[in-house]
Amino acid sequence: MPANAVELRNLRKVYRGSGRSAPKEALKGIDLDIPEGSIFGLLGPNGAGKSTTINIMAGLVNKTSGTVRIWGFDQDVNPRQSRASIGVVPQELNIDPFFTPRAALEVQAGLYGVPKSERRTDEILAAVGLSDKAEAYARTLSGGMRRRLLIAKALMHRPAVLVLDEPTAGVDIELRQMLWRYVRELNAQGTTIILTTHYLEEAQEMCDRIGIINHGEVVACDDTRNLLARLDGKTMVITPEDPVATPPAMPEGVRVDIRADGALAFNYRRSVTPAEAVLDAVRAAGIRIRDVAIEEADLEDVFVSLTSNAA
Ligand SMILES: Nc1ncnc2c1ncn2[C@@H]1O[C@H](COP(=O)(O)OP(=O)(O)OP(=O)(O)O)[C@@H](O)[C@H]1O
Repeated sequence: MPANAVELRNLRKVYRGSGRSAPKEALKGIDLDIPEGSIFGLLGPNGAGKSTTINIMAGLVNKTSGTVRIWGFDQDVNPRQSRASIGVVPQELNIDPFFTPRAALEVQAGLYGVPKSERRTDEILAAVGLSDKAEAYARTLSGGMRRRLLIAKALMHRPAVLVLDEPTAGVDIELRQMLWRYVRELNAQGTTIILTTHYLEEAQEMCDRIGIINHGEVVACDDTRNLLARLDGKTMVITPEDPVATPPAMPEGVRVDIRADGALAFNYRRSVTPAEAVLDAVRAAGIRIRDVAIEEADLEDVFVSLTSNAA
């Protein structure tokens, strides 16, 4: 088993311009290692190059240069094995309206050359909760059911790596939870999961490692925990015994806001200002403290700080 399920080296993609539009350099030399067995989040603002990266990995878009290795198979040397090692659940809910879910899965298995005796159609239908819809026409399926059918399709050839592109966009909470339960189960059984999501909270909760791309470049790639620890900013929230009308004087670099509920929020850099200094200043202002809480930085903060610089 390879240590990395996916390895990208100096991956570049230039979309050729058409008509009057100029060529677009969508990927500017991406290096990425996605460890085997991980749930890896690929994040980035709109147009950063996530879909391009995923589509190149899946063999759906041709790279301009660089190396792509899926499950140890170099895409240029072993294209068939490389493709067979990855399954992609696309963003769009495109399914053939005239196929039943069972037929759609059988067609998919056929495309990947999975012999009839090795197909797990019923098992996969059950896993995504579509057993009772196996013979229904796809056009009668709800959006959530279509999403599940797309996941089922991507699983038919038992890929070692499963990519979910924005899998929960527009999906209700119940289905989202069901999807994540299933994704975790697949992961526990050994499937490496790559997901893109706009919901940073979701990435924070689901992914053990996260790569952030911006303007076609990797700007961070680390364990989720380390990524969060990188941010220096902290917010201390103090609930005073009595209402406070004007913010107390603070050491330099500490920002104070009075929140709508009367709590005082102190924003400071922990590398510069010790929490004790904030507390001392509050006491010195004669404010009696009823409660203190610390708000840690979340992925949203990391994301903003890494992707907010202009092009
Ligand atoms: N077929 C194409 N032809 C020309 N340019 C393209 C093509 N596909 C994507 N691009 C451009 O390449 C860049 C990266 O696009 P990509 O779709 O990979 O970004 P993304 O991170 O997936 O964005 P989103 O979150 O909006 O899906 C964008 O500037 C986009 O306009």
